[in-house]
Amino acid sequence: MADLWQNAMDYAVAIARKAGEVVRDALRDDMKVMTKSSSVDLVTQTDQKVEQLIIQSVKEKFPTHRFIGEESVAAGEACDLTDSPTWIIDPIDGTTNFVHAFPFVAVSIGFSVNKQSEFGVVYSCLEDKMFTARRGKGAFCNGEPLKVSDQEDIKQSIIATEFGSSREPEAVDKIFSSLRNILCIPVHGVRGAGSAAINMCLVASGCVEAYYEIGIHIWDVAAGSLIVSEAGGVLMDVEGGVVDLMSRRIVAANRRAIAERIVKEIDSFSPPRDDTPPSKQ
Ligand SMILES: O=P(O)(O)OC(CO)CO
Ligand SMILES: [Mg+2]
Ligand SMILES: [Mg+2]
Repeated sequence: MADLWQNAMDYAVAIARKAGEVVRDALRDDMKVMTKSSSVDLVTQTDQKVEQLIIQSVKEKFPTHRFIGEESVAAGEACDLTDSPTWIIDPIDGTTNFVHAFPFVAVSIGFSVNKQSEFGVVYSCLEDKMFTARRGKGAFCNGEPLKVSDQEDIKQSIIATEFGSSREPEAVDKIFSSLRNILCIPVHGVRGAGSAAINMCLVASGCVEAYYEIGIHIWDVAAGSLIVSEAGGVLMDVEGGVVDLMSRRIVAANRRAIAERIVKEIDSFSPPRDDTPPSKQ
């Protein structure tokens, strides 16, 4: 049977590649850096330009499809996931890296229908790595199949996480408390690429056993989540339930036992949900 969404996925890959070129070119220019939710939540004109480029190109080809885009939501659009085909876009995941030319910067495009993820595309544009996953058909990097690590022992593992963009002392204390607990399991190491999407692709590639974070948004992880699960990994909420991409909390791991062990060590909290409008937070 023909794959209903393969066409859209091929289109997403082509647009992500084009967007990656724009990102790479912009690295050579002077950047105007602006801020959003805090003084360390950065955005540039390139984030906005790339998001518009992606949305405009998709609209031309798929006029009835809907969008959740990081910079459109920042500009006041609703973050609504309905049953309609929806493109979930992070034009630059790793804007802080981009601003500093730290070489992990991704274009992330997720795609959901009936609230189920159909494909995910993460283009790590400075590494020129195209990560893709189609539901039920596996995950790939530059066309090569991906598989999560087969490590069973968390003490022989590397765990990825980030410090986030909140500098509220209570949030920072919780992040450090979780980090301390995880480090002292002990694990081999803790790493962070500075991009949620790339951290998830590192789980899918088997380079790190797990990634967890509180404070990310649906556009950071929509594509990466499918890439992890199609590479054989598991997703979980930081308190152990079913992951909810609007909740801004995620654990992605190579296996359930490692995800569950991480959950035990996380000092959890609940940031305002992505689907709660700012007026109701
Ligand atoms: O650079 P961005 O898109 O703000 O994303 C951050 C997390 O919110 C890195 O993953
Ligand atoms: Mg992001
Ligand atoms: Mg972004």
